Amino acid sequence: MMHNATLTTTTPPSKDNAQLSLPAPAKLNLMLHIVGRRDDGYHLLQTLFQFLDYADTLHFSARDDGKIILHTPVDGVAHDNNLIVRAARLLQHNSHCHLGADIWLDKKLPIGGGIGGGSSNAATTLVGLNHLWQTRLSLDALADLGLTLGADIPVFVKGRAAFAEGVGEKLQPVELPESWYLVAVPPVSISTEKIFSDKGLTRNTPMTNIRTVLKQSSQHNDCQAVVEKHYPEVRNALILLNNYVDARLTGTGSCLFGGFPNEEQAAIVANQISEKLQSFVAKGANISMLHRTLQNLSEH
Ligand SMILES: C[C@](O)(CO)[C@H](O)COP(=O)(O)OP(=O)(O)OC[C@H]1O[C@@H](n2ccc(N)nc2=O)[C@H](O)[C@@H]1O
Ligand SMILES: Nc1ncnc2c1ncn2[C@@H]1O[C@H](COP(=O)(O)OP(=O)(O)OP(=O)(O)O)[C@@H](O)[C@H]1O
Repeated sequence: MMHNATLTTTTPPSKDNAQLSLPAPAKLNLMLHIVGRRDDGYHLLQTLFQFLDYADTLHFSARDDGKIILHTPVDGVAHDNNLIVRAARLLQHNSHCHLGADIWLDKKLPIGGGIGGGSSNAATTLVGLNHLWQTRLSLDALADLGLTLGADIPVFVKGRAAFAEGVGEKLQPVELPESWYLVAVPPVSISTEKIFSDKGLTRNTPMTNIRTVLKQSSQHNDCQAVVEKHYPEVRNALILLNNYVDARLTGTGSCLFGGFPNEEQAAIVANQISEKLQSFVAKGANISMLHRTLQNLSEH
């Protein structure tokens, strides 16, 4: 018994014995219109979010000493600036929780890719630690907290495909076809701020509504022209992909996507472009992997 107790207290925390592991999935912006600008410079959007079954994984264990420690560094991001750490501290502060956390990240989503990796990591941290710490905040409260860190975080917290307005936080859930997507990853990381501050960005697309958007057979992203102007890698990737599928930018890029009726057809194109362009194939999801995993946890 003594031996076991000693082992338990001296074994360093590791992701292999983490108390909770959860996915942080990617999103696509199936269309993105910029319809105006707020006084603080943030852009008013109309966008259709769908999740992908393609995800980072986060591992969490609670700590008694209140410290938040992310054991996996993200290239170019200081520990305390990482959205995972910032989200954990925000929840800790707002819920007056005395517990801390050890956190590990298995990174799969490209950074600066427009598929929301950082935002999704933050959302999974809010939802995951709320579960582990039993802080019992509602999803609405967690989404409001997330919005203070980034415009894309609420949709990941809520976990439902949605038509979004405002800066991306006014969400109406939608049921979309769950197509297979080929997602190309051009070899550039794009700063969202750089694209949103470009003078040439279209900012006056006429307002539409969810019914019109869902009826339209072709969609567009207002950020695409500016991204193509700054990044020849993205423009060339689009030209290549458009030989096979109607391809479009997600978010502020750099990733591009095209829809397919099944996995095989998407994989064939992925294979055909593989020497020129990195890509992955993933299924669209109206309920995010995070929320499907939580549902399974609560059932078992
Ligand atoms: C492009 C999208 O990914 C579409 O889903 C999002 O609008 C971006 O969301 P995000 O990465 O969470 O963005 P934030 O971290 O909140 O903001 C990054 C920068 O993008 C600009 N920004 C962001 C969202 C928005 N609706 N208008 C903006 O002008 C702001 O200059 C901000 O400084
Ligand atoms: N855990 C994290 N993972 C990735 N990036 C992070 C993380 N924490 C902070 N960041 C910062 O956030 C920036 C945006 O990263 P992210 O990969 O989410 O971009 P993105 O996919 O273009 O996001 P979005 O579509 O939400 O604009 C990165 O350049 C990085 O500096």
